[in-house]
Amino acid sequence: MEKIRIKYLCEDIERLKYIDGKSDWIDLRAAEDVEMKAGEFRLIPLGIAMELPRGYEAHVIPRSSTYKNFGILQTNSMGLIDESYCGDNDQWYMPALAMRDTVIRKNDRICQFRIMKHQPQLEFEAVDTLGHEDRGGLGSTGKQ
Ligand SMILES: O=c1ccn([C@H]2C[C@H](O)[C@@H](COP(=O)(O)OP(=O)(O)OP(=O)(O)O)O2)c(=O)[nH]1
Repeated sequence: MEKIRIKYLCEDIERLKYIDGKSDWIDLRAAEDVEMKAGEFRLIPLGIAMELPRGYEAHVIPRSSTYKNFGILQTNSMGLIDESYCGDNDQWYMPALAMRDTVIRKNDRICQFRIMKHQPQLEFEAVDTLGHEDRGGLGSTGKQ
């Protein structure tokens, strides 16, 4: 079991819950009421700051139902929360683009996260040839 120290920046949003057995992604909630017009962009506050376990980062994605329920797209596709993003005011946000006029209420579950181990340190070595056959580009295996 890993322990995560969390600071709630909004008193009246529900506390994070790890629900064993269903999915290990943890839902995140809007920390305020947000009204958006079609085409509008907002950073929606999630009301939390965290100290991630050492050697981990967090990935934030929309819930599968987010678009159906709220008509918003997460503009960075997947949010990356760095381990160094751990100050008391390092609030997590969901960058969102409204595709229709919409209202998101405080406490609505709009996205979800999990933690992931950092990848190993990388070093890049330039070569003249990689020494492998070309696989072929995007879609080269056809449609069916
Ligand atoms: O969806 C997101 C993505 C990022 N962050 C926070 C945590 C992350 O650690 C910080 C910076 O993110 P990132 O490095 O991906 O953004 P950047 O555009 O490269 O900004 P920076 O110059 O701060 O690195 O912003 C969020 O709250 N939500």
